[in-house]
Amino acid sequence: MNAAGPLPVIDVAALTGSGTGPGAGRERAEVARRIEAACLDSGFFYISGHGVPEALIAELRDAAARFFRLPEEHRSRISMERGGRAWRGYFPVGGELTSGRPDLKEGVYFGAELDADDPRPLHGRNLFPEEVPELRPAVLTYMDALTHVGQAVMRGVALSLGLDEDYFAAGYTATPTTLFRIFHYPPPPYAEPDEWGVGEHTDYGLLTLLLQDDNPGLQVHTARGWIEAPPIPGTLVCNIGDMLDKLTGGLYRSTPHRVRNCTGRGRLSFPFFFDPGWDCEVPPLPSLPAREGGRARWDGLDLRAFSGTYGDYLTAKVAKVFPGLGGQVLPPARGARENV
Ligand SMILES: O=C(O)CCC(=O)C(=O)O
Ligand SMILES: [Fe+2]
Repeated sequence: MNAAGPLPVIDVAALTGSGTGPGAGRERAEVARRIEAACLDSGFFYISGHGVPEALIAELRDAAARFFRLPEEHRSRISMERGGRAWRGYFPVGGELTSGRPDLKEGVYFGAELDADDPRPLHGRNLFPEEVPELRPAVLTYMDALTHVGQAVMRGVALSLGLDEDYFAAGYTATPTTLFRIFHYPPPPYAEPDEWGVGEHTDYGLLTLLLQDDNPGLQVHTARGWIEAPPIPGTLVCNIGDMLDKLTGGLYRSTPHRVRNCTGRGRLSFPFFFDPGWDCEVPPLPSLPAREGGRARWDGLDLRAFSGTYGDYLTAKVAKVFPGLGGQVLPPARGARENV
């Protein structure tokens, strides 16, 4: 496996800035061209120029580190069982089964801060730890900032597909589904060679924007084999999810990835998921030519066979990786779930 990782670093400042000066259109087109190349290749790239303040990132990292230093008994005060069908809160090491077996990670799940009685599964109130009061503002401000970054990168994706730059913001991401997680991967030893911090998987939505600490561990399955995606200061890792794969008829692939922390230290990571609106159906874009066949997916799933809303897709996925939560989050059967 490579040590440094050949994934490209794309400066997206032309997409995040107000960008009305002379040459702005040309700069955006150039960034879009680089996004297109990365999406056609591995579906993974780093972004710089994202505009998220360093001070906010430092606050988030410090607050998260403090939370994971709390005794387990205190972390469990915001345990996911208390979040119910909103799917929020803390889960311990082994609590999530990303690819069918327990991951060697613990974490906290957050989403948009909504009313506690929101009727939709995976929507509602976040659980924040009383012991680390600074976590709440850091998480909510960071999620806001990352929502802007997500919209900016999707402007580039739209341009790369020959669409109007606001194509997604005017539809699929007018009210995006946004989820945020903080993971702690304890140091090894791993008991068995096929144990993973996060097992091989693809992400569910449009884009994932991942902040890492200084510790490597993320691995990406490219056409050239598994490669590492080590942390690069000042950047976020961006990868495309199943819904962008589905929208583009498989032109932009959601690429499998996994995590193993071999550093001897705890690793913190902060994935933010920028996804279609809950009620959006996600058929292939009409402007793209229909594609036949294609590569077999890591999980044997044919994304084209899924019809239903993004909410249906996400709910079924969550019920799989958190079997204990399934009964709470799943609405009455709607027939779309078998294809997930
Ligand atoms: O922790 C990481 O580096 C990646 C996490 C991940 O792949 C995910 O949450 O979907
Ligand atoms: Fe992932």
